[in-house]
Amino acid sequence: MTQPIFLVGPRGCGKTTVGLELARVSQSQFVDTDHWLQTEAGETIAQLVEKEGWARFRARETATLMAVTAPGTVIATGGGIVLAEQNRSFMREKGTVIYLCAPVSTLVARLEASPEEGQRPTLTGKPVSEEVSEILAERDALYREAAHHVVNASQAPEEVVNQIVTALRLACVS
Ligand SMILES: Nc1ncnc2c1ncn2[C@@H]1O[C@H](COP(=O)(O)OP(=O)(O)OP(=O)(O)O)[C@@H](O)[C@H]1O
Ligand SMILES: O=C(O)C1=C[C@@H](O)[C@@H](O)[C@H](O)C1
Ligand SMILES: [Mg+2]
Repeated sequence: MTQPIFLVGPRGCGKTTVGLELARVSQSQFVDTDHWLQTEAGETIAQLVEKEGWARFRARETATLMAVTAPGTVIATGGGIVLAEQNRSFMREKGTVIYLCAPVSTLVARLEASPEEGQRPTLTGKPVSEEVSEILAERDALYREAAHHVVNASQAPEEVVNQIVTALRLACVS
């Protein structure tokens, strides 16, 4: 793998979990934009948003995406990375973009089991099930627009990785 691989999708679709496993099996580097950004800032996303607001966070996120993009790297992005057209076209041009697609019920179950509130402050102020449904309705088309491949992220992480590896191999030979 030489081109970077960008994993996109909503909160809880498994970008971080699957990205780590994909990097392991493909012997690639792994970077998570949320983790990188929080480490650089020395604060959680919840703290940054509280202090600076979402617009400043989105600017930090774009700068992070540009900074971490490198050959041979699996990049787990934040759930809202596709909101900026600049980010969507950057990812499509620089590498291969994979949308980890899962139904609302799966996303809600995962987020309720592992809320990670520091990294996932509320986006709407609504209960998780309502928020996930609303946000996915707004963003599904953007994830699809950004993606070269869409995979079923409801399966176990190893299976999701297999789907990605197969999609990348097929793209190589076609
Ligand atoms: N394929 C999977 N099968 C079962 N559980 C999963 C799967 N993928 C992720 N999970 C679980 O769901 C939770 C959220 O996963 P993860 O943090 O990887 O999502 P994410 O897409 O990176 O979210 P965010 O956009 O907030 O960074 C974790 O507890 C993780 O263990
Ligand atoms: O879906 C979103 O907009 C977000 C998802 C997380 O990965 C973080 O990037 C942040 O909490 C915003
Ligand atoms: Mg993540």
